[in-house]
Amino acid sequence: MAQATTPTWRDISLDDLRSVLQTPGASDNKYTRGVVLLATGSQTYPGAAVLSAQAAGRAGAGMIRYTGPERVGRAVLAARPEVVRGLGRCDSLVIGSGIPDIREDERQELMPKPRRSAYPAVVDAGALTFVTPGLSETVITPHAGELAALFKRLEISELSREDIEADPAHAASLAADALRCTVLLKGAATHVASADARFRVVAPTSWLSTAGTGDVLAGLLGSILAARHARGEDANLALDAAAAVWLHGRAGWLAAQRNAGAQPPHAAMCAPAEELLAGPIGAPILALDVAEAIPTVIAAVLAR
Ligand SMILES: NC(=O)C1=CN([C@@H]2O[C@H](COP(=O)(O)OP(=O)(O)OC[C@H]3O[C@@H](n4cnc5c(N)ncnc54)[C@H](OP(=O)(O)O)[C@@H]3O)[C@@H](O)[C@H]2O)[C@@H](O)CC1
Ligand SMILES: Nc1ncnc2c1ncn2[C@@H]1O[C@H](COP(=O)(O)OP(=O)(O)O)[C@@H](O)[C@H]1O
Repeated sequence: MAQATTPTWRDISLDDLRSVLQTPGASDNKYTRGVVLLATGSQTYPGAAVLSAQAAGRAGAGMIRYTGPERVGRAVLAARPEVVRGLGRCDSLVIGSGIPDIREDERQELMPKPRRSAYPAVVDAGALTFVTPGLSETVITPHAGELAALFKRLEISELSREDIEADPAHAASLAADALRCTVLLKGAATHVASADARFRVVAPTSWLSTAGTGDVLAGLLGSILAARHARGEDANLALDAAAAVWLHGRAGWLAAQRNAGAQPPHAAMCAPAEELLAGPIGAPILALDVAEAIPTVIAAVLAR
């Protein structure tokens, strides 16, 4: 029997991005565009729910549902009145951002329903504590500290946070092989690994290293996964995850340029990361600035 070959690391191309980002047509409606269910935010971190909702909406979700504590739901609605409260038909689940302590009963309430229908899921932050090998249709989104904790809990490896940061490609591949799901390991270069694909996406700015940008990425990815699921296409989790990371990086770069008073043209947003890193430095950003820059970056990719 032929041995499966290990996929090689590659960049995501503009053609890849255009295949992920589809323009709505005359026959589309909110359901065909994809419904994202957010199980994010907690009494401790209500802001994470707002950030994931902002990002999912700005990335083009047809509809966003929110499930979580009453007070958090009110904060989400105050920021995004388009959001619908409660469970219902959905095409992707984003779970865990801003929930440091997901309880067993909460997990039971949330996970089974969407999972029975094989919706893709983004499993972030607190929800990483219930990841076990073999979760189907799942992208996990740890940073190095969270991946080290996951390795330790599941006795996969003794790699420390520092080891993972020193060789993220190895750590992401190891995690994808051991967990049999798609792994998005966050950092200045983010590594996406699955059984059959590897993507390395370099962030074009390090202003992204600010609280809440991971919550924005989770919502953005939820929106992309929901769109593909609603289109009835086979899942392509690694490609979608790499696309989300690319858009997130560019949105961070654009926000940093805007905050410095610049208005870069569309073409600049699609330049190689190394070129952008060598260009104007920009200015500090907040996570919400990143979410708000997403539509312009999508427009730049789709521009003909
Ligand atoms: N506005 C809101 O509502 C916001 C809500 N948020 C929510 O807060 C929750 C906690 O998230 P968190 O990642 O900050 O976990 P935290 O327990 O501090 O660290 C765990 C371990 O990881 C490490 N570590 C941390 N960051 C690292 C990195 N980038 N790369 C590598 N390592 C890193 C850290 O190591 P240490 O620095 O302590 O040595 C520690 O060992 C989460 O639910 C999130 O969604 C945030 O998104 C902020 C905005
Ligand atoms: N130095 C850096 N340069 C570029 N991007 C970074 C850097 N540090 C972190 N990031 C990005 O910022 C985001 C931080 O996410 P995360 O660690 O989950 O933070 P939070 O929990 O505060 O949202 C990730 O997308 C990560 O790839």
